[in-house]
Amino acid sequence: MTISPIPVLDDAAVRVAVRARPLLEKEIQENCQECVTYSSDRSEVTVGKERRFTFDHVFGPHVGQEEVYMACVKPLVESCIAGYNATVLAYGQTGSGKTHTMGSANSNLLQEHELGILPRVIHHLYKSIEEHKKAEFLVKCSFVEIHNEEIKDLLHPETPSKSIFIREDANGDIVLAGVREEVVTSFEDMMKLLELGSTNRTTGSTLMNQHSSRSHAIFTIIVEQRSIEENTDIDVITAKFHLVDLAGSERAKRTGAVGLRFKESITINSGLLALGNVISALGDERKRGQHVPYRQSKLTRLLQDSLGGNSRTCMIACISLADINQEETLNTLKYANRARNIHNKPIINRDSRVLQMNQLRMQLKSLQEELVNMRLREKEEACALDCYRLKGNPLSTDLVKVGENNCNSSLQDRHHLSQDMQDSQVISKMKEQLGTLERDNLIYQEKLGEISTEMNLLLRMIPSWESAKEIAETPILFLVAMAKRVLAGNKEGEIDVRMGNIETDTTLKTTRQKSGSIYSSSLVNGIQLLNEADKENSFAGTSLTSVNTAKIIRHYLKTIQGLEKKLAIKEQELTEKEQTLKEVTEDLARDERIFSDKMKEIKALKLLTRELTVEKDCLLQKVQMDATIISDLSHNALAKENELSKLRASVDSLQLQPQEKGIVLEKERISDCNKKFFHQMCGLVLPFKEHQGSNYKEKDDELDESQKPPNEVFLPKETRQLRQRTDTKPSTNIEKRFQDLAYNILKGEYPSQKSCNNEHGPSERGSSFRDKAETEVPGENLSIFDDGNEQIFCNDDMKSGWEMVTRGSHEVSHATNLEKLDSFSKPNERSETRYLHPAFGIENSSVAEMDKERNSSRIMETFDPLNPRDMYIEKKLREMAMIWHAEKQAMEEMVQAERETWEARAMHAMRKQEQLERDHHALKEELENTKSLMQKAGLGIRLSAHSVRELTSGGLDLSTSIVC
Ligand SMILES: Nc1ncnc2c1ncn2[C@@H]1O[C@H](COP(=O)(O)OP(=O)(O)OP(=O)(O)O)[C@@H](O)[C@H]1O
Repeated sequence: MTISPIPVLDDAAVRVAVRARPLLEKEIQENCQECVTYSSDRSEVTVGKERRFTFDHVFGPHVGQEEVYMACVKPLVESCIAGYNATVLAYGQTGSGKTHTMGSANSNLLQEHELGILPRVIHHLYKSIEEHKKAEFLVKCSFVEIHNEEIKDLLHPETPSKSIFIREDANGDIVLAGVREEVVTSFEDMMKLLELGSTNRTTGSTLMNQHSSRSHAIFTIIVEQRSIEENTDIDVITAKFHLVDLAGSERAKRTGAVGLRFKESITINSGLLALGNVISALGDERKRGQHVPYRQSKLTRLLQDSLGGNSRTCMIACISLADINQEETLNTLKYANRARNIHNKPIINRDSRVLQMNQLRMQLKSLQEELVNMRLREKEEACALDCYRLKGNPLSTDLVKVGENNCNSSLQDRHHLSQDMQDSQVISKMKEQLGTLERDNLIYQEKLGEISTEMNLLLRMIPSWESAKEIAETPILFLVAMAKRVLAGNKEGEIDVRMGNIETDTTLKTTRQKSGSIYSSSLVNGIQLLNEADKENSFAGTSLTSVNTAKIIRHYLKTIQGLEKKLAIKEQELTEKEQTLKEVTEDLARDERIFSDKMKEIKALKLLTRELTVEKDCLLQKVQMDATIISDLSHNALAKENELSKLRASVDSLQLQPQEKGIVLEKERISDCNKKFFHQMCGLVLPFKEHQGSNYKEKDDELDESQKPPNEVFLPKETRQLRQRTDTKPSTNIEKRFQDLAYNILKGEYPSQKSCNNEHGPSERGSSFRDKAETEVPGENLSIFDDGNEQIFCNDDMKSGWEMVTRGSHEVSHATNLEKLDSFSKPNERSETRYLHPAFGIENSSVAEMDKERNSSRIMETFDPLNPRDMYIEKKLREMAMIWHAEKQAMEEMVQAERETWEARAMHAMRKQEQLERDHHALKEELENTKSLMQKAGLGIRLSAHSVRELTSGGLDLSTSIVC
């Protein structure tokens, strides 16, 4: 097989590149400055001003993905095709661009130039395979992550972490048992797997990186190639390519990691610390040859080949330029610098068994060729001797001697030849034995493969075991059957585990001993044969060829011995594996116990969940009922409140009525009564006076109700007519006299004889006024009498009986006639217009009005008590006054009765109000109680939900049971 030209690489050393990412938006906003500089030849990097480091490559912030790939990774892909293991490691602080560089995140949305190393490796690999015509390739891949010191199969996340182990295979290579490798035939398929794994990877958000990888991710591509050319000396080459995106080193203080993140942070840093220790142990000259702590963490154990082992490795140290990250950048560079001193031992990974077979085959071939040549030579010599004897040629004795010698030697050669023939028989026997050994070896390898597959099967079966018995029995049955098949070569046919055809340990051991004896007996036989051949040789005198043959055979036997030793080692391994299996079985038994305990717990929890669900349902029903009750209650409360407010309003109005409304009513009644009486009086007067038409417009009647001022009592039409008549100076004063009389009666003053006899001049009171003060208004025929309380205006007419009396202070003006006086009598703002009705002691505006009316047209007239008409009038007036008094009394009683009714009603209303308020209060309390009940119910539900959540968060999926 022709091997691809191996790329020029310094095979041994780990190559280290540094990649700086540009400042991020956030860092620019925080005014961060760049603290890293690079040399022009891209081999040196300086942090701050003094710390300078040299690396294989230094990539600045503007270097693209393509360039990084071409410089660091492309040679590794090519060497992988050539059969070397390869590793690319991205290391650096969190957020420094490892995932970006490796391309181990989902790259669906990226443009071509943004693609990281992984997609480029896959693309390059398939392109190379397509171009490679002389071999057929089998490409497999796996994707795992190490998260919290547990290995997870990202392509098969259902695989439990506990079933994944890191092991060393027969060749000393590190393998991941339990991780399923997917056979991939195209670039697209592998990209799909990469995306699937990336999606399943554990990421999280920290203060330093929104999409921070919280695990070490290892994508492994396994390339197996088998030559399809004839006459080749190599059959199978296998190479592994690890692409590792390490989790970022971080300080919890800066990333703000708490809780789970903090735990992650600790395991990430401890993994990286272990890696640092391995790098130190390998890179430090003084520590060379000392123990390398690969087993300190799963990460270092898995990368054992990549660091100091059989691999070509490149580490890409990712750094940030920002000065706030200077310390971390410095640490990364120190770390990376140490890695430069690591020297690996890469070799092409050929299949050792195939190699040995090839060597043996070649040696056999040369032996066979030698044998055939010898036979030919022997034949030729025999022919020559026969010819000589037959011809009887008289040769010299010397010649005869030579001939005899030749003949002897020929005989010897024949003897040797026969010896060789015997040897070749031995060789063929050995060959057979070797073939048997090889077959056995192959079977053994296959069985080992089967064991690991069956182990995986067994491990995958674990979750479906339900009882301790199953856990205890099934693996044993499985393992016994497996061991039998492996050790006995399964020649007796398959053993049906389920039928219970189990052999005991002793049978097993015997079988193993038997199988072991196959090898040892064949070896013993071979050595015996060889010894016998040696003896025979020593008797007959050895020829050079036979000695060589014997040596070769010894060599073979040694080789076989070596193989035997390897087999013994394998047996040892098998024993170890059995031991491990035993341990696993024990573990399983323990797990079963735990499992059954957990099942019990789950059952209990299920029960609890059911109870809780029932309780929850009850609570929900109760809450619903409560809600209905509450809504009813609130409706009721609303209605009651409305009712209450209405009642309150009516009570308010009721409260007003007895005091104010009642009074208003009384006023109106009294006013009406007065009016009625006055009208009657006027009615008495009217027949004596002829109606003379009216200059007065009946304005009050023409006015709208709205235009009339409130509480104003208007004089009735008759009064106005009366006034009209007085204004036009009535021909007789009798009617005025009646008016006065009526007025006095109204006021409770009955006309006395004294006042009746006062025929001329002002009244007695008027004269007393006049005694006090008399003022002549100059230029006017008007006098004003004022005693401080009352003013009396007099003109000439007054001397003949006219008199004006007003109360309070009035504007004084010149007046020449009654009209003017009338205007004077109108009260100004300061005037007192309130009059008290003597009968009730209450304000009576109608009386005041009448008083005004009377004042404005007061006519003093001589009353003649002897005049029968006057007497009649007097009598009538008295009768009317009597009636009026009776009416007034009746009305007073009525008013009193009404007042009592009003008071009773008010009391009733008050009681009703109190009752309503009590109801209202009770309703409110009820409402509050219901609300608190509702709150409790709500709390109960929340509590139930919470407890259910707690139960489910205890690692048990009870959702199904809840749904049930
Ligand atoms: N060379 C670069 N050019 C442009 N942007 C980059 C570069 N390197 C990283 N970034 C950006 O920096 C941010 C952080 O990068 P990334 O997630 O790859 O960091 P990380 O080292 O993998 O972090 P963690 O260890 O937390 O997973 C991302 O937004 C990424 O796009």
